[in-house]
Amino acid sequence: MLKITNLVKRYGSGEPVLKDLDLTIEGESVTSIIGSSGAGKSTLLRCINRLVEPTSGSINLNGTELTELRGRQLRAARRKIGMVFQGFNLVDRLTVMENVQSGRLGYISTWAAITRRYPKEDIRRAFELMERVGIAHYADTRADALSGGERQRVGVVRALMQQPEILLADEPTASLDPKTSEQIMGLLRDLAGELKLPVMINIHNVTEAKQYTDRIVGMRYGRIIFDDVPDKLDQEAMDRIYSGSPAADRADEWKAAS
Ligand SMILES: Nc1ncnc2c1ncn2[C@@H]1O[C@H](COP(=O)(O)OP(=O)(O)OP(=O)(O)O)[C@@H](O)[C@H]1O
Repeated sequence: MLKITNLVKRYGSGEPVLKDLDLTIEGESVTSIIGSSGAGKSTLLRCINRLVEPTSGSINLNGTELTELRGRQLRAARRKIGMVFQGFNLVDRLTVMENVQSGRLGYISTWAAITRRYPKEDIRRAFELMERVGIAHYADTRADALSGGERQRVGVVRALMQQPEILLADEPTASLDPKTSEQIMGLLRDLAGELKLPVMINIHNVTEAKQYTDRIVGMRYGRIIFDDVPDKLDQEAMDRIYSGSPAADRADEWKAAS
């Protein structure tokens, strides 16, 4: 279970971009995070894997308080958090297998990684996952020879090679055409069920969020203002999430405080 409590993130001395945020993610559900640009969706995801340092609050993953970890403990905890990126973040000149095995870095010795002597079990697991997502025949192909959808499948397998306890996806389909985008969303939904893995997806495409995820969390200016099943995301809720601008919210808060 991921339990976020009173999470605050402030970049420098500016206004907080996450304001006392509470969120619990359980089970093998797929949760989408929606909201206008600047609402704080990426910051939230990046606080969870500590790519961004939270200002205060608690982020607890299956009993481990992530905000308190440093050094080796932090690296170990990060392995439990799979991340899928909008731009795939593959190493173009490496093969699909090499990219996929980079998900095992931190588990295997540096020497084994440099010499590409992957443990047999890691190779077996890689092929199993690559078969599952339909890219096993590309194992020895350079990553830059693949299409966007195929590259994102590599990104998904690399994240799963970490044997994560949660999978975070930051706009995983934003660089893909509509059909491929739906395939990747379907894949993430199916894998969540098959691997009993909670998945959190930042996404701008509300239609896909409604179709492929179990729960929608709507953010507006650093706060969660909607959290329910997709059917409950009606026009009124959409207006609350997307109307106006962060600047208008700031002005409202200022008025309320004065
Ligand atoms: N490294 C940073 N330094 C300073 N401010 C930042 C930094 N990263 C993000 N911000 C600010 O934090 C706010 C939230 O940004 P964030 O990227 O989390 O929003 P988002 O909802 O993911 O937006 P988008 O949908 O456009 O990706 C924005 O005002 C942004 O300018």
